[in-house]
Parts: sequence; C-alpha cells; structure tokens
Amino acid sequence: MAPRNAAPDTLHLEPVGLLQNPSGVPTDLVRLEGVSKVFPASKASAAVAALDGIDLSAAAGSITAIIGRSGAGKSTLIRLINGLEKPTTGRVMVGSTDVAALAETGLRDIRRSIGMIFQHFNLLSSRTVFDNVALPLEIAGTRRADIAKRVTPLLDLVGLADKRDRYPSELSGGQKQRVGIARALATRPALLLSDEATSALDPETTQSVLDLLKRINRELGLTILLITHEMEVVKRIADHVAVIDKGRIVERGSAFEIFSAPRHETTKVLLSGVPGMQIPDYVAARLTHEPSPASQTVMRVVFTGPHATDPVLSRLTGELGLELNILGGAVDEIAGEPFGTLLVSFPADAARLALMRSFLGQRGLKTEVLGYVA
Ligand SMILES: Nc1ncnc2c1ncn2[C@@H]1O[C@H](COP(=O)(O)OP(=O)(O)OP(=O)(O)O)[C@@H](O)[C@H]1O
Repeated sequence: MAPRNAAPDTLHLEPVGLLQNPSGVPTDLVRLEGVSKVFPASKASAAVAALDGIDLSAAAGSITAIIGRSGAGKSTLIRLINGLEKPTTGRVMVGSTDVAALAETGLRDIRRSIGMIFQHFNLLSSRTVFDNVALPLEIAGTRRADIAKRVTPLLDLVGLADKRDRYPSELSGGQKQRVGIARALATRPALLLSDEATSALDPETTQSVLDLLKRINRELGLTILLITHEMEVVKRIADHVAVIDKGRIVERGSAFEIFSAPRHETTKVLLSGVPGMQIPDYVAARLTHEPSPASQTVMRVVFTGPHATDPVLSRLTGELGLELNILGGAVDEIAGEPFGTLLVSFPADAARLALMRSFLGQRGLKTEVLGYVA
C-alpha cells in the first residue's frame, strides 16, 4: 500500500486495516448495532424518533441500497455513518471504528476514509474541475505536486481529463456528478456514501453514472452505501437492499430476493412502479381480496435465474389444459440476473389454483396471488 501522499501509478484505495479484522479476513465495513436517533422536541415541534433499533451491515466491497419513503430516516442514517449526527443509542461501526464515539480530530480522520456524493453535486462554482477534485487533498494538507499526481488519474477514471480547466457552469449534470465522484475518491476512501446521486439526472445519464459507480466498485473494491428513491438504480447496481420504514428496517435481502419476492407492504409499494410489478389500472380498479362465483384469480408469476427463459406457460396450457389470460409482463435483469414477470388471470377455483401453483413451483417459478377480478 502506498503512503497517502505518494505518487500513484494506478488508482487504489486506502486503509486496508479498515477493511479487515485482525485475522485478515474481509468483514463488514459498515455495521450499525441497535441504533436509534431521537431529535429532541423544540419550541416548534415534538420530539422525532427518526431511527429506532437499526441493525444493519454492509460487507466490504458490496453495494448496498437503502430504500424507503420520504421521511423514513434514510438521510439520518447516512449522517450517522459519516458522523454528522450522533446516535441516541447504539454503535455505528465503520471498519473497527465506532464513529459515534469519535471526537472532532478522529472524525476528520475517518471522513477521509468515507467519500460522499450528493443529489445536487455540491461543487464549488468558483473552482475548476481540477480544483474541485483537489479540494479534499488541499484540506488534508497534501503537497501541490502530489495533488496533481492524484487528481489526474481520477479525472481519467471519470472520463473528464479534457475538462480539467472548465468550471461547473460549463458542465452537464452527468459531468458534474463525475466531478463529484472524482472528488469523493480523492482521499482514497474505503467507503462511498451516495445520497440520491442520480436523482437529478436523466435516465441515460443516470445509466452512465451507475456504470461508473459499478466499475469503481469492481475495479477499486470500493464499498458503496446508497440511499435512493429510484428503484431503477437499485435494480441496476445494488447487491443488497435494506428497506426502511418509520425509522425501522422492515425488510432486507439480496437485490434479487427483494425484487423477485418482496414481502413487506412498504417494499411492495416502493416496487409498484417497476415494470412487471405494475398492475394495469383496469385490473387494479376491479381487484378484490375475496373470490366471487364468476371471478378469475389474478396471479403474478416470477421467472428467475435459470428458469427465466423456460417455455413454462405453453406447457401449462398444453399439458394441464388451463386457459390463461395474460394481463401484462416484463423481462428484465436484476443485479445482472435475468428476471421475468407475468401477470395472468384464470378461473378462480381452488383445485385449478393448487394445480397451477404446484406445476410452476416444481419448475422453480414463484407465484403470488394478487386478488380476484370478476
Ligand atoms: N435535524 C432534525 N431535527 C428534527 N427532526 C429531524 C431532523 N432531521 C430529520 N428529522 C426528522 O426525522 C425523520 C427522518 O428524516 P430523514 O431526513 O432521515 O428521512 P428521509 O428518509 O431521508 O426522507 P427524504 O427521502 O424525504 O429525504 C423525519 O420525520 C424528519 O422530519
């Protein structure tokens, strides 16, 4: 490992000590244990329990997404991890350091190991691209000659070498976020916190910024913890997902598990806009919880992994003679794995439902009854 001020031939990230336990085995880089945060009452408002008993971990080298409705506690969680807020109870471990227990000097040191990118980029308009990326190094007291050796490869990495002397006002949103990413990497952090980093970008630019983050994650081993309300972001790059609701983690799992079989009501609502998870309006308007004599069962069939491309439906209609109406569907990828959903309806008697579920279950497909339509 090169010392912090050495001239890097290639990009690498800092403190391995932060990433490994004493036995040298990679471990969780971030671990929250029993974390609660209460904002005390003020003259204008009552006390707010923003976080309540949070246990959460992010493995070194992973990309973890924290999703939740507005006000669920996502930003508070991020602010606890970079030490901007202190928890009311619990521990916030980054590597082997309890961030909550650090005084100002310790916080300054740990923040060099934690990069941060923001929705609105937070660039200094009076500084060039180069000088924006250089800023954290200047603050850390790095010599000018070493700063150039560090910033230049970072600008190459984010594809902005030709913009080094431009000002933020001369850049597109995607380019600004690339500067933000280069700046966040300047002190060679082990952890990158992303607060809605693509929310202000159009879909195409979002995609290219996500590709960059994924590349940095893979090539530099950077651990990324992101909060977002964009399910597209989660689907594209997250390995793991934690769903937060009213200050509590209500569901967590691999991105694939969460998308293919969401369990908590909040997760289902958050995912309801994802193609394949949507119920067409004309079906949703007629959906009931209980069957009636002439109603049809509405079922979502999820095709995952090796079964994503199986011709199961034609067998279902051919071998079992079941008549299905196809109401909608989508084929996609989650965390790089193929994933398909199909919304079907069929006559609602219990025998047919059991037959169909067992047929699909034996072939590794997941089913969920969403309700009934007459
Ligand atoms: N400094 C503060 N003082 C008092 N209450 C606060 C403070 N910061 C956040 N809160 C409250 O804590 C709760 C969680 O807020 P937080 O900003 O963490 O939610 P969020 O999930 O990030 O929301 P959004 O997606 O809208 O940004 C909210 O009820 C909010 O009003």
